[in-house]
Amino acid sequence: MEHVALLRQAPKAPLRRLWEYARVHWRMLVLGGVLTFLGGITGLAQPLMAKYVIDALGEGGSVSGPILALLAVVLLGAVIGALGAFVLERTGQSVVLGVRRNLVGRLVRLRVGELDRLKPGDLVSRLTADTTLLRSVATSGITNLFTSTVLLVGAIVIMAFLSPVLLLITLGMILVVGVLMGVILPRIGRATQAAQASLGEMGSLLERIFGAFRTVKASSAERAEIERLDTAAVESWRKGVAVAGWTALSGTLASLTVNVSFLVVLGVGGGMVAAGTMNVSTLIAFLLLLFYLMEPIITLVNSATELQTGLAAVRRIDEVADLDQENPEGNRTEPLSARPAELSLTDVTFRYHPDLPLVHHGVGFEASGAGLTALVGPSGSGKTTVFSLIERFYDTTSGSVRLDGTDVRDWPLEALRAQIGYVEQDAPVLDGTLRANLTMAAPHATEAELQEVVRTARLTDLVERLPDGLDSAIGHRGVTISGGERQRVAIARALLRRPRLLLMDEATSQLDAANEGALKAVMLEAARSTNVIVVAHRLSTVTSADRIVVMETGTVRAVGTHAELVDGDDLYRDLAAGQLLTPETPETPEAVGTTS
Ligand SMILES: Nc1ncnc2c1ncn2[C@@H]1O[C@H](COP(=O)(O)OP(=O)(O)OP(=O)(O)O)[C@@H](O)[C@H]1O
Repeated sequence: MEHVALLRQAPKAPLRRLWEYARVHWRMLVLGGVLTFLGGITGLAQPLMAKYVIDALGEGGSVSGPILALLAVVLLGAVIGALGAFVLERTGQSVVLGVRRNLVGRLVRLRVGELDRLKPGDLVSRLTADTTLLRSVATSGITNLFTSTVLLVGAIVIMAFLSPVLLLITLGMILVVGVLMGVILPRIGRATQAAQASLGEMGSLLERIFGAFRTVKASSAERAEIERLDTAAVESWRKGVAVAGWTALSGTLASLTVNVSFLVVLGVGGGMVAAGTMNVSTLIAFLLLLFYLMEPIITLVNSATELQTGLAAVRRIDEVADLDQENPEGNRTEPLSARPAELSLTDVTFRYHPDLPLVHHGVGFEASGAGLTALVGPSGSGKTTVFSLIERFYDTTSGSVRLDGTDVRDWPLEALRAQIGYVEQDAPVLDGTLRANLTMAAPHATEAELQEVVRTARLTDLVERLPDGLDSAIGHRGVTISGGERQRVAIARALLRRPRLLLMDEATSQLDAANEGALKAVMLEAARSTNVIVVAHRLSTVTSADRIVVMETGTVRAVGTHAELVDGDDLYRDLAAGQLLTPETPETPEAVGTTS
């Protein structure tokens, strides 16, 4: 079974962490515990009240008074018990809510690099399935553990007064339970964690399938994918059965131990009574106490077992807490300017992960003020990575990326990204309305600004065609829009941010001539007033650029205009001859496969 390698370091004291989650609600926990306890006490009072009723019957007196009193106690007990259960359950839900809020904040603020190596489906299961496991453990589990321990200690103290010898025997038996539980509980914890990991794996597998649903179907890969899912489901079942086995064993051991202690105490105590070293009444009291102990011990064992489930969940939740988060702070405090941004990269080296080779080997170029800069180069030369470094999705390994002369690491992250509009290569749209898709980067944009970007990004036709205009749903549950439209929605979204630097990763797939012309017009229009950098895959884009940066295997090979580079750079000449995008360039077969 493949598991997600999430752990950066061993999680710290999950029990303490569980208590931290629950501690915030300690007042409600105490209230719930006390109410449940009182509900139980009224249960004890009922036999006594029944005795009074029967006595009153025997004496020929009126039974209505005692019966009414009994009814009142029964009702009171039921109400208090129900209230206690509700308070504990509500507190459990509150604990889960607190943990989920915390987790959501962490998940959404994860560094991009962390998400590269994780499986989103597994992360989702941590937020949904694992947090659910905490519900009862963090409340009734903790209160039961507490009350049973108090009862156990109380009984032991009384036993010590009655007979130290019999107490030693009892403690010996409790020790045996303790040791056995010490062996069993970690196994329950591990099995639960593995079962939850298998659930996470199922989530990841489903996400993988849904992410490439058409490809899976077109490849007739359903059967193989179902088998993978089934393997994960069976693994989860296997671990669940193991938990059931260990839990049954621990419950049986607990009651068996109390029963065996009862027999041993009876034997030894009986001997002591026969020898005259103990009163019969002391022995009877001791045995009664032993029976009384049965319940707290079993509850204690059950709670400890249940706790293992919660701790397994805490470990999985904590693994997310240990992941790298983005740090929104920065040192830059100067007011922001409205001018087009000044961008410079100096000697940038970068690798995606310490175990991977360098992607950039000293990239450097400048692009300042309004205008169009095109990044070109063979596929894999590191063009998109340049954008990722400017947006600070990743930090450089060495060298610097500066915006307005300030290293991007010194910018407060939100302020940095507020300067930039970013259009990704596959320009994803989010599930929701077209309006929500456009305004997500600029929630305070006015209707007039919205209409303006719709016009600029040549989206007017699309808006008119959609059933509810801007308020039509697009994405998964709405209208599916074409690749070219997606690209223009992404551009409109980026423009609405009024960026001082616009980063555009051109789609590598062919757009039709009308779409391509529309995109180019939008780009040139934007370049008149802002700094636009585009990863260019089309000749029409580069010929319009003020500056072209030619990249090759993680370095900048040449910088210049189209005319200069056609004259002076072999690679650029080849790329241009191949129209940059290769599939339609039969006349330059050598370029095929080197560009994307
Ligand atoms: N998230 C990532 N983790 C690890 N390696 C990556 C990651 N993204 C890109 N790479 C690698 O970094 C190198 C540069 O990728 P990049 O996407 O920057 O190239 P590109 O020039 O934009 O290519 P293309 O023109 O095909 O889009 C490639 O070898 C790629 O496999």
